[in-house]
Amino acid sequence: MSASPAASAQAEAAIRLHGLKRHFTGRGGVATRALDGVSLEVAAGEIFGIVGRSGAGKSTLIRCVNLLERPDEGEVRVLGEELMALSDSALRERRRGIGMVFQHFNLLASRSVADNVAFPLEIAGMPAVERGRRVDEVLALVGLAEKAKAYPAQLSGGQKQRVGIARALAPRPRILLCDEATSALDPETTQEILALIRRLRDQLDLTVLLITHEMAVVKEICDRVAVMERGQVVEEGRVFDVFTRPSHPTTRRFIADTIGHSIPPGTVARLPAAGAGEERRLLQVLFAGPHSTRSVISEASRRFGLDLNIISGRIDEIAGEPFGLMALAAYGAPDRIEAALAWFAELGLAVTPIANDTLEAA
Ligand SMILES: Nc1ncnc2c1ncn2[C@@H]1O[C@H](COP(=O)(O)OP(=O)(O)OP(=O)(O)O)[C@@H](O)[C@H]1O
Repeated sequence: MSASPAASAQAEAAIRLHGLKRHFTGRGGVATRALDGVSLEVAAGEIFGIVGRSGAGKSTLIRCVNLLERPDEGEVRVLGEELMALSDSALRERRRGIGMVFQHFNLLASRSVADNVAFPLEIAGMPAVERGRRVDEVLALVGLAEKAKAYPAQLSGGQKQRVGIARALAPRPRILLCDEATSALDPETTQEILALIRRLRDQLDLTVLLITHEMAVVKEICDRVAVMERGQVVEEGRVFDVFTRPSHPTTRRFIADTIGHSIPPGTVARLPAAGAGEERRLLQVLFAGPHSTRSVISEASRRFGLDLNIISGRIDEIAGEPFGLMALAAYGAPDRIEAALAWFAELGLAVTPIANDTLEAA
């Protein structure tokens, strides 16, 4: 039985993208499918990450949410309203409910911090006194009250991004879009800005959609994630599930880069070499919850006639949920190792090769 209209309106996603397509024709008439049928739903109050390599289509996608980019096809519903159907003036009005934060901050160098934050309010025609009050309020919210009179050139990267966030929040949006908001920042400042975004989400009940090429950002802050490749979403789910049970090779690579197991080169040097007709493979096993990994490993050893040595193990955490990470050295005939890998995958265990560069970097 379908839900009543009232119930489905209540349950409607804050952002609902359906069947988005956007292509660009480059020089020489070569067409790029930047978006090739993307559908996504972001629930109200959620922090949703879109991750993908350069050129995957992330920027095009996030710009479709406020129609800075118009899709060739598809639906863009924000807060229950189809934006593609709106007139230009109605769209301008709705955009005030969608704040945006940029990688390079996009601050006006000739304006003070306060005047940068006031900018969208001026455009919206807010009277000066009310504007001043609102600017003070949002600067306090991002911890920059004392910098109101400073100019962008006098600020650190992290402070500039705080101004960018304050400006985005000044018109009291319900949705915040973050376009690689921490990519220009050092790791420590990245942590601070991500913590700020999470706090603001909680405090202001925001819905946040962010794009990033770093899975570490997703791990740190997102509730759910979509992985994009060549204009398509190839995997989507709760961050914990995607990290612990990735199904697409691209996702596995992203995860391996982020939480990759590093083994000291000396340890690798001390491992026995493979015997005749055998191969030695270093593997990372990722497991969630109370999985009895040890018994799975001894079972794999028996079934496939492999020698599986546990080199190291550790526990990590995503949004407070623990997961285990183990490094194994597998010895055996190549086809038997492959069969064991397929069996691990069937069991839902994420097993990935440990790359040589990880070992060298250790
Ligand atoms: N205005 C444009 N004109 C022509 N091609 C474009 C345009 N915008 C994007 N593209 C192409 O569309 C594809 C997706 O680009 P997009 O910027 O959305 O990817 P991305 O995942 O955000 O990558 P990056 O992180 O490098 O920005 C790329 O091949 C890009 O070259």
